[in-house]
Amino acid sequence: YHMKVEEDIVQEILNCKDEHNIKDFNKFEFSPRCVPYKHMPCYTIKMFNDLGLIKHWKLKLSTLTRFILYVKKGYRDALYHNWIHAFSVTHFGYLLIQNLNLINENYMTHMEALVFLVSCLCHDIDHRGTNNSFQTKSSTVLASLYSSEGSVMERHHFAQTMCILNKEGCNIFENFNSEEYGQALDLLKDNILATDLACHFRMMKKQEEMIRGKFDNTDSEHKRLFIHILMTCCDLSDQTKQWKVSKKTAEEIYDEFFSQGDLEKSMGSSPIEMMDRERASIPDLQVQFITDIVLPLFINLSTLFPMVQSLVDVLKENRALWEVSKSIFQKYVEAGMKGIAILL
Ligand SMILES: Cc1nc2ccc(C(=O)NCC(C)C)cc2n2c(-c3cc(OC(C)(C)C)ccc3Cl)nnc12
Ligand SMILES: [Mg+2]
Ligand SMILES: [Zn+2]
Repeated sequence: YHMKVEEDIVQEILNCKDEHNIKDFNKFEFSPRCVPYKHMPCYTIKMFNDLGLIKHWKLKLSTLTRFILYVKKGYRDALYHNWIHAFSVTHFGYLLIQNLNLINENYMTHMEALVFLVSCLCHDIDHRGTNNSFQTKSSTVLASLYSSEGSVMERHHFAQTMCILNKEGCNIFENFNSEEYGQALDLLKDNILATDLACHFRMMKKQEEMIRGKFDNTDSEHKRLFIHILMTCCDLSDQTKQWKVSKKTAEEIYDEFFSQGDLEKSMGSSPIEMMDRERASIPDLQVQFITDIVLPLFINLSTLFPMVQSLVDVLKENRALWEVSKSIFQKYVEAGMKGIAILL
């Protein structure tokens, strides 16, 4: 028995064009976190539809709807790694394909575009709000399953996605021939595993070299590296939005990190500074993260697509604002009002 897609949900999806008068939905400035929570499934369908993927692959609306609703259900209400994060990552993937014209400029085939969007939607499914090193350190069930190969959480996110595809009435790749089907699953796995931070570090060097050279879209290695860059950009995309959005997201992330730190303390082990609410300075950590990880990535992308320069500029503005709050935090600490400074 599968989740019967209520006709009214399908109906709402069909006419969710601008019924909620959300304008600029397809602009880089738009923050997907402003979409009302209950409309996120129908705006997810809108993204697939706007990119011409429903038409091109003759996707059945009821299958796609059922799939999306099961994916939404597959996310836990973690402080950051929840369905809203998945929706916002997917929205940025939609913005990239549409605004950089990736399909028509032959940076992506229709197959790569469809699987890319599905990868964004599913890339953190069933996340528990704890990172890979926590799984291994605490010998969780997931660690026993996957720690020998690494990327513990990401392998679980992929496995969960496969479970949903195998549910009755949820297989959105049902019309693919066996060759396309195999290709889609290989791409899906590769894309989701690419969202492991450790994997990203390993690839940064090769990505730089590829971007510096000439991007060759007939070279499968170049294509893979390119899509990995896009996956990580989507995962970090909240940082390219206006200050109040990027600041709120960072605070959600540290809420989740500090909860993991509290959990580690209660288990008798001491958390790393980034996860220790007594020691971490969010402004310092954010300046470092934007400098070391977020900016290099978007600067790489901007060398291929000049339009991305405006996102690099926003990243630099947001980093400057963390610098400001850093100095304010510093003054309070120096004034011996650390307690109050933490409340800021
Ligand atoms: C605003 C923002 N600050 C962050 C600060 C620190 C870290 C962190 O894990 N530091 C560990 C050291 C070893 C580097 C992550 C942060 N972060 C992420 C994020 C990215 C992830 O992986 C990719 C996408 C591959 C980079 C995976 C998980 C997360 Cl939460 N998303 N937004 C953020
Ligand atoms: Mg992840
Ligand atoms: Zn994520």
